[in-house]
Amino acid sequence: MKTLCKSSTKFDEQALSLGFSELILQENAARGVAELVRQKLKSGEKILFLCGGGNNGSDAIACARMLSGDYECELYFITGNLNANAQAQLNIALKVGVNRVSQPDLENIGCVIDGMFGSGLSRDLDAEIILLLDRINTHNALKIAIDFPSGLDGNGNIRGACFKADFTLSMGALKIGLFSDVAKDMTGEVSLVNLGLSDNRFITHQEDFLLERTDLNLPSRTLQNVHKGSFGHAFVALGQMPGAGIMAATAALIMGAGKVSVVGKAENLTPQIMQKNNFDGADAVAIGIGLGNADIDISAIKHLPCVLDADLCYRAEIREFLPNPSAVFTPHPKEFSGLLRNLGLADISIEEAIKNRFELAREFSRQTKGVLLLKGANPIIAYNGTLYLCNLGSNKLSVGGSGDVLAGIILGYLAQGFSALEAAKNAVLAHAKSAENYQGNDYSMTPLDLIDGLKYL
Ligand SMILES: NC(=O)C1=CN([C@@H]2O[C@H](COP(=O)(O)OP(=O)(O)OC[C@H]3O[C@@H](n4cnc5c(N)ncnc54)[C@H](OP(=O)(O)O)[C@@H]3O)[C@@H](O)[C@H]2O)[C@@H](O)CC1
Ligand SMILES: Nc1ncnc2c1ncn2[C@@H]1O[C@H](COP(=O)(O)OP(=O)(O)O)[C@@H](O)[C@H]1O
Ligand SMILES: [K+]
Repeated sequence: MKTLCKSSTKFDEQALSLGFSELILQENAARGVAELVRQKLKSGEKILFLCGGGNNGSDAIACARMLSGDYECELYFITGNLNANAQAQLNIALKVGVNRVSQPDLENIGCVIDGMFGSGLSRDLDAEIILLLDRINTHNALKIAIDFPSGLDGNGNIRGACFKADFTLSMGALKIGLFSDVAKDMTGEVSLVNLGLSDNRFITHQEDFLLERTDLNLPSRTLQNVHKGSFGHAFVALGQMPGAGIMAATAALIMGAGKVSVVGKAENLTPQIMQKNNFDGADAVAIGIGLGNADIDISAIKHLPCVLDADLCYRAEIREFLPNPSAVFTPHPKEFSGLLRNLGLADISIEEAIKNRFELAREFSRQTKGVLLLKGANPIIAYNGTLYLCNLGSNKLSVGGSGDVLAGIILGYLAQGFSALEAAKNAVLAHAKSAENYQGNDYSMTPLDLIDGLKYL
């Protein structure tokens, strides 16, 4: 896992208190950008630096000075109002031959470096900058954002428009705002630039995390003297759309649950899944998948490890599961907005829920004591106020039923005794990896392909 910070304030404060000057930090930041440019761009090419008047602009100006001589560097300022650092950097840059231009000329540009706004973005962009971004974003030059693509704020929301980067270099610490759903189409590849201090020097235990491929912990079968009962009995409650529940049940089985049963009406049930009238013997249950308005009796299962999904988010019965530290709630944003209202935690629209997802997810996990897995392009797992994000999934997963498969994977882990948090983290990673391994076209993956891929992780 990589550590994510809400902002780099703590890093900046720590570095400055140790005696670093802002100019030293900027020198390191600029060097990180310059190194990437040298890897990606032939020398001699023309680079346009878009500069704001704050420290994000200062980083860009320092970078132009470093590359000047090997590349043709032009600075374009979106403001005449420069802070002292930016002015000092500009004075040096001009002396070494960097050009300052009064209009951004995109002809023959090989690369655009975005140093307009970083962590200091405090309001929506104005019309002039939005127009500039429209022109730049459709240009085929290499695009590199310094710290944040301009227009993306620290909460991961777009303030009117946003620079569409191929690469974003996060300065000093990886910031959580770079991993929102909307950020995924704006940041390009995100990497961290070390500003002269290791992460461990300033990161505290209160931070959030970005999951990595190596965090995937598959259910392992090490002992030989075992039987099906050793791997748990998973149950899925079926509803008005039983196919959805059957897909979840199949995913749970393939993910290693020893036995899988469904409760509810199902025609053409696959022979590997058992049909039951009640939840007797369940080690873990999934409920809500394809439920609709079907009747459910949860009295016997509300204290079990469980996945609470889909339509259950809108129904009164979900309240009876609280508090249950072994519960994994798996809403998509619309269901999340409904769930917040249903549990009396917040009465907000889907848009508001999306906008404030990080803090709402954190608070939800504190209030319910369970695990939240808020689905999206970059799903968020929240437990006990800590967030775990995953940016490894892809748009192949945007197909009806992929959430049902995810619920089934979580169920498979829960049945085998994994904690709710471990089940959610591993399930998100297994889901993403199965999609990543899929060999067909982006548009053709079905939930059944996704389930099949679980066999080969
Ligand atoms: N601190 C350090 O030690 C280090 C900092 N580093 C770098 O500095 C960056 C942070 O620098 P920063 O704090 O100066 O803010 P920054 O992002 O340049 O923007 C502020 C300017 O933007 C303006 N402005 C804001 N919103 C606007 C809008 N919508 N439309 C128009 N204008 C708007 C705002 O104007 P004002 O609100 O004052 O009118 C102000 O002039 C950080 O991301 C990283 O790159 C590291 O690399 C090295 C260590
Ligand atoms: N563009 C995307 N990038 C990454 N993951 C995605 C994307 N679109 C959907 N997903 C994932 O696919 C699943 C969709 O779940 P959901 O919306 O509940 O679908 P359904 O109810 O049809 O099964 C979630 O796990 C979500 O995170
Ligand atoms: K920027």
